[in-house]
Amino acid sequence: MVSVTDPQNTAAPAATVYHDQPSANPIKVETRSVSVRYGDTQALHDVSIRIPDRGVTAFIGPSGCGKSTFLRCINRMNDTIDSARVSGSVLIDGEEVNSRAVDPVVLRARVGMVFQKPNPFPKSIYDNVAYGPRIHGLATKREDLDAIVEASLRKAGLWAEVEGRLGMPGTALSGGQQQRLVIARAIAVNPEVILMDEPCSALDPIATARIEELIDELRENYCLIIVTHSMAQAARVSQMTAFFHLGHLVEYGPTEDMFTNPHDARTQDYITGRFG
Ligand SMILES: Nc1ncnc2c1ncn2[C@@H]1O[C@H](COP(=O)(O)OP(=O)(O)OP(=O)(O)O)[C@@H](O)[C@H]1O
Repeated sequence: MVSVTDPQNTAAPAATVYHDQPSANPIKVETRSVSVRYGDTQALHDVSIRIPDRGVTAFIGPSGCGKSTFLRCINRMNDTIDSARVSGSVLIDGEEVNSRAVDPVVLRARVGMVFQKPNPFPKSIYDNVAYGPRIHGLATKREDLDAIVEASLRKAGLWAEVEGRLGMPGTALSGGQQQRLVIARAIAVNPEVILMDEPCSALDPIATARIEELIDELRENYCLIIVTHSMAQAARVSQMTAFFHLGHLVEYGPTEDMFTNPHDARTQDYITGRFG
């Protein structure tokens, strides 16, 4: 038991509560005291977490609590924001991603990202998926590239819907199909971690259900981290949940435990809808 929070004290940013039931899977992503500033504003304070491989970890918390900022630390997307300053350590398989030796382009292939709004390139379905393997030199022959495109679309659950019309623009697909195309594009470069920032927020309930099924299938082979505003979605798709509040990681543990037995009053208030 490592609860170090006074549950009565909802104001002071206390140390994170880590539930004492770790996942059976090995740790894939670990952060140590990660803080982020945008200019003079501190958006994240000393976030330390250990995220297991082959499973889904959900980041939840009220708007502006730093979930997306933290997600972007994992593949160095904050490097693209001029005012952002990141400190602390982010390790993938024990390797520091903030090291100068790490090429962010290679890192972002290892750690793919799916955004709120589907963002296919203005290219054909085929070229959307083939783009990454081409720039990373993963296929030398056309048939190898064809095989990667097909396998990626199959893994993303889109193949049956697009087979025979791969030359069609990706942007002509429905929103849910576009989101699966973007997931296929991420899968095509053999990622180890897939970050999803509210991947269903622009989708209707049917397309959302399809993406949630896909997330459930992908967890067998990848470390998935999903930011969501929907607690129902976090409960449905994730095995681990991290609750953030005002830039602090408040509580982290197995999803079922977090939802049935939160240790911190702020987590309790959020999951029971008292704020957020
Ligand atoms: N590019 C940026 N420049 C300046 N401040 C930023 C930037 N991005 C985020 N912030 C600030 O950092 C804080 C955390 O924002 P972030 O988007 O990470 O929160 P979030 O929990 O993902 O929010 P939401 O659920 O609304 O998407 C907020 O105060 C936000 O205004």
